[in-house]
Amino acid sequence: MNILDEIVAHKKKDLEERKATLPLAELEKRMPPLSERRSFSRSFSRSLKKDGLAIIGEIKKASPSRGIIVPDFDPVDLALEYEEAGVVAISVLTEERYFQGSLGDLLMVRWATSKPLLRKDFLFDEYQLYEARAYGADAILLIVAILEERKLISLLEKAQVLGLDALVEVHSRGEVEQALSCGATIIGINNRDLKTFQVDLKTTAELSQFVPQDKILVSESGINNAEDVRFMREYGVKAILVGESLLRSGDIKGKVKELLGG
Ligand SMILES: O=C(O)c1ccccc1NCC(=O)[C@H](O)[C@H](O)COP(=O)(O)O
Repeated sequence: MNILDEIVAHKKKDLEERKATLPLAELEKRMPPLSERRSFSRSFSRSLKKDGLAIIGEIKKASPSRGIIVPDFDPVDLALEYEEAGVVAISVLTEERYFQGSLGDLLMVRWATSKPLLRKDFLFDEYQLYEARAYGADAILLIVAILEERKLISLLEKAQVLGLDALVEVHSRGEVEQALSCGATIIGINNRDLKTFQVDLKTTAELSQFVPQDKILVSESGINNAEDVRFMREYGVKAILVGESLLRSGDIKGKVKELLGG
């Protein structure tokens, strides 16, 4: 079993326990009003359309491929640093076992910042979208590799009903085609193969040609320096999702400036 299958299998088991502890009807009562979610400043998709290249800063303590990334992890401090650095949106890892994140982290970050927030996790069930809304997300990640076509369509529809934008993640031409045929408007090309952990920025170069210009193109993973960012600009990328290189820099504001070319 590859790591992606392992994570999803674990999440499926965990989700059944969550649903038993907090039934959907109870979870719904915790959801903030839709009017709040739809405010201009909290729109994930609008934030990505700003002039120039946008940076989504990621908050994650650890990852399966990289181990512990931030030993003295404080999601609120990181959110404030990201805000000061001028990122347009923040991605919060909420997966518990492999990334050491939580929905509690998402909620704390929600209280700390009014930036649009992406719930970064392995989502395959409507219940998880309700969780995302209840804990303050404005957008969710949907990974094509773990979703059948009908499921992707239904989750995209549910996200719209709940007022959540969806970043639809792909890693091959077939997945780009599937994302587009299911109605995705924000396409995230992940440079990391989630089954082998191999990172190759050329994935964005190869797949970007299949993403129509009216879609918002995001490149994710392995973006470490200004040269990487220049490379992304050549391929029509509108936003980059960056975690490790910002988190390990010790100076998020300085690193964002460096990535954007000084
Ligand atoms: O990063 C991993 O090890 C990983 C393993 C399995 C599934 C997903 C994984 N990572 C999620 C991501 O894609 C990254 O957190 C995100 O794109 C940021 O990447 P980076 O800038 O390289 O930290």
